[in-house]
Amino acid sequence: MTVYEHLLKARETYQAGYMVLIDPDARPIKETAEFARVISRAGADAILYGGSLITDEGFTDKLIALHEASDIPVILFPGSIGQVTSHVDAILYISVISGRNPNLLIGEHVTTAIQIKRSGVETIPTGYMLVESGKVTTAEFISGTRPLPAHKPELALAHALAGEMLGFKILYLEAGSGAERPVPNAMISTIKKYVRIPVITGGGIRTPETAREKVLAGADFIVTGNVLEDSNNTDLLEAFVKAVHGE
Ligand SMILES: CC(C)=CCC/C(C)=C/CC/C(C)=C/CC/C(C)=C/COP(=O)(O)OP(=O)(O)O
Ligand SMILES: O=P(O)(O)OC[C@@H](O)CO
Ligand SMILES: [Mg+2]
Repeated sequence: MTVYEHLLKARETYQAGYMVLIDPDARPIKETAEFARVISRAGADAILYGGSLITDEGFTDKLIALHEASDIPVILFPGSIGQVTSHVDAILYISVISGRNPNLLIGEHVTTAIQIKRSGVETIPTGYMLVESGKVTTAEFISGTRPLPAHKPELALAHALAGEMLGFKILYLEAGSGAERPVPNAMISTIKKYVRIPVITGGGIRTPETAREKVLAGADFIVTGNVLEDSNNTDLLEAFVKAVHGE
């Protein structure tokens, strides 16, 4: 089964799937591996690994260790092409379709396409849409793009439809890591009314209740990052799994 099929299966089995983003800079190697073990045992559906800005030299060593420790797929969520690696089960092959930066729409992909093809790693074509969420986020600043206005669901819908028509297999509605406000429910529900490909949303989701709201608005996958970064809070992880899966 491909990782994409695994995600679709999670989506069929539950109301929505739950993924946890591991920041490559957040913990030392042993703790990173232990965190991956805790995440997979809590019942999450996949682990995302990556960041907008990496400052730690242990990027690959940590990835190898956490991959070994995890029973669920590990998916690269690259903040830059320097993070492209074959030590993952799949790569979110992101094109930043909310922006007009040609490098993040197609340029970086051309640069890495042959390397990725040779490695044989699965790619999941992902239409990545940054949404305005209060303060400027790292992803917004680093990508050098303007996010979609949060109060314009129809503008977001036009981007989502264009992404679907271009053949992306999944959309990522991103408020940005640590966002003040997550992607609005109205934007998610408007997109889900017309778009058939699955929708991931993340950024600024700090409670299981908020995650649940996004699922009820129609999100197919929920991502959390920062809220679990400070401790291996198994209770909170399990509460997120429950709220997202709808059990
Ligand atoms: C698929 C390939 C090869 C390239 C695609 C083109 C690229 C690199 C797009 C990157 C777009 C981008 C900025 C994505 C964000 C990635 C990410 C993992 C963000 C996670 O959060 P951080 O912004 O690191 O949050 P913190 O500041 O909380 O650490
Ligand atoms: O760290 P948080 O705010 O949970 O965001 C996670 C993810 O959507 C960032 O790409
Ligand atoms: Mg980071």
